[in-house]
Amino acid sequence: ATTKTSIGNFDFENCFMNAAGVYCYDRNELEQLINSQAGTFVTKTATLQPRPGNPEPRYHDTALGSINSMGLPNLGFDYYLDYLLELQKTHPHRTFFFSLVGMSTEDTHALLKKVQESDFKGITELNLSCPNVPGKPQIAYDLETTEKLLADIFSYFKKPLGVKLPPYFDIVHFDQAATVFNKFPLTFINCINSIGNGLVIEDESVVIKPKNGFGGIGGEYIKPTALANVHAFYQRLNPSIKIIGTGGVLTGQDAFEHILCGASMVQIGTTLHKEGPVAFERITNELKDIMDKKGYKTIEDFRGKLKYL
Ligand SMILES: O=C(O)c1[nH]c(=O)[nH]c(=O)c1Cl
Repeated sequence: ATTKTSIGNFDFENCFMNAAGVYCYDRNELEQLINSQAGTFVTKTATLQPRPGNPEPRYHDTALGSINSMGLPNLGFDYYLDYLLELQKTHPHRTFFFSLVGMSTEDTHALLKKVQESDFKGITELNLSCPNVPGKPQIAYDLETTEKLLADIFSYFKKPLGVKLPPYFDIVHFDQAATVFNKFPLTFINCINSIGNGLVIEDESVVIKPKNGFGGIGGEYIKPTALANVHAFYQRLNPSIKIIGTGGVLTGQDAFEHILCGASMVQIGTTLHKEGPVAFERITNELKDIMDKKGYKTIEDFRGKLKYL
């Protein structure tokens, strides 16, 4: 079996990659992803200026997953664009993802105009779902603002673009969100970001410093919500808008379920943070074993074919 996939006009040797924020802060980490079994990588979400992020401790692993309130620490847009342009010379046949978001609407447009005018040939992931910047809402929970933002963006942005979404929890919200996304030539949507503003306690204390311990939840806790978001949008979106499945992937079986729900690419966050890039080899082999046992040659043989009772 092969776990290769395609998104838009891009082909990838493997349908696994990191989730933005994990193992993608600088050239050192991104190089490790390039040299791993991952099919591609996405950068840490970049902002116009570098950001130190929230006070530490701001990330904590638990038995069932993780909680984080990083606060968008990153080396700034130019650092990541420079590296991505260098990779276009050293790895001309590979396509990478550039995650970004502005701290204001004006900044978001400034960033995307810089990408549009640059020689960047990869895919842009606009992060509409960071839950950890105090005072800043998760943009994609405001569908009116999201529609206006996308309408303005697509008036000038002509390169491949997808959006990173927070989890939705109401069927009506799936309907309303899909109605908005279907209006635009999106290359993909990525479901889901961490479940925002959870609380993890050890003994009598929170485990992270920012926001009195409130942070985004990842890992085993979130797979049912992640699968539901992947499948809800798979059922509702134009087939031209691919779906990246993120959330709760620890094994090949978890990845199989994301693809069964409609995902064309699977991102790994918490498990990558805990295990390192070798996780890509393990999970890829586990998925290939499952496919071989079931007689599936490619992921298209079962993608989206979730059975109902
Ligand atoms: O705190 C963060 O940096 C962060 N953490 C997340 O769990 N998701 C995001 O999109 C971001 Cl931007």
